[in-house]
Amino acid sequence: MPQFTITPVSDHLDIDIRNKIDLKTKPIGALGLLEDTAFTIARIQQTLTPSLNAPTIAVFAGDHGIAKTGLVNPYPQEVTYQMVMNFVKGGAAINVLSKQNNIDIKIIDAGVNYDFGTVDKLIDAKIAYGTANYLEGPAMTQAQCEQAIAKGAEIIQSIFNKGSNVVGFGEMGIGNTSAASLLMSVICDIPIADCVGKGTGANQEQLAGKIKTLQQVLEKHQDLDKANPIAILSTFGGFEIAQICGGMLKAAELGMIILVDGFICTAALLVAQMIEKAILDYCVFTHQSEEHGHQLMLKTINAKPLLQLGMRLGEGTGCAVAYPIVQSACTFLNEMASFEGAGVSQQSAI
Ligand SMILES: O=C(O)c1ccc[n+]([C@@H]2O[C@H](COP(=O)([O-])O)[C@@H](O)[C@H]2O)c1
Ligand SMILES: Cc1cc2nc[nH]c2cc1C
Repeated sequence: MPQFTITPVSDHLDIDIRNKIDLKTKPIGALGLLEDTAFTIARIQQTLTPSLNAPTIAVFAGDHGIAKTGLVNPYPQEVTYQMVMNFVKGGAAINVLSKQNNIDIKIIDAGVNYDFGTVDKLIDAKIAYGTANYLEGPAMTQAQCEQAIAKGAEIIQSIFNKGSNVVGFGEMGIGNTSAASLLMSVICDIPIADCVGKGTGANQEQLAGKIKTLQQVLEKHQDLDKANPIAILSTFGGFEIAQICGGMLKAAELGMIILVDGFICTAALLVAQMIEKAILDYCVFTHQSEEHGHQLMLKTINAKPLLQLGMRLGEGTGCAVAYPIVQSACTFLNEMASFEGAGVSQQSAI
């Protein structure tokens, strides 16, 4: 298992950062979540003058054995590879929204059930042609899981080496809301029915079937060691989820700002924080997905998302859309005048 050394962010500068925010020419707290975000970023970088360099979103794609059964997913499995081709051609939501905000994107084949051959702009990190069906056995072997964690870490290391200090995570994988729901249910000890949502668009009848199928999956794996994150991830995960988990752990080890997207990426983080709790210090939660379980999932890790736009697409689109807000947080902290500097009177006692 790759090892990660994640230093909890020091509280050394907390008072100075808070003072700097509070002494800006505004009523205390008036910039709301921008203030919390500025605080988080300054803490991560251990400076009063943080900066955002070479923002990058890494989109990991993988297929899920369960998706071949059609029991949990409205769209067929081949949409995963078709969307990967769309990503590399630049036509997907994540392409246009990243481009709008000058964010670089990397597309990674973590384990898609398709032979891409050599495709320009596609990073080959394939562990296998999709996971196994967890109705029958674990989704992947422990060795595959560890290999995926290591691969994800390697990819983020190379993004860091190119000068990035802020990385968003996105995913694509038909069936992966089921994997994320299972991870959530087991890690947060929440009944599966409260963790399952409509994914790409299940109707009421399909949703009931999805819950029933995932209940059967949990029964099949009831002897699973629920204190072992690798066992949990191997049983229910996807290769894209495992690579995101490894990538997030590496990003925190490197002191990068982690932009967390929707339901599936937050599920990867649930696993990562079981491995190294301090990873949460490095996270900015970009949005609350419309996917049913995401609100509760965020609550279990005390996360306050920046946006709630009713989005439920994945791909890292929440990160791309929220990035200008992260920039605003950084900008006000660096550029706004203080009361003293601007000659503005501070609050007086009433
Ligand atoms: O990120 C989210 O919150 C999110 C919520 C619902 C669906 N998705 C995307 O939809 C796909 C999985 O949906 P499903 O129904 O096939 O499990 C996968 O490609 C995800 O990127 C993503
Ligand atoms: C078309 C389509 C695009 C997606 N992007 C992320 N998940 C997706 C699922 C579907 C079905």
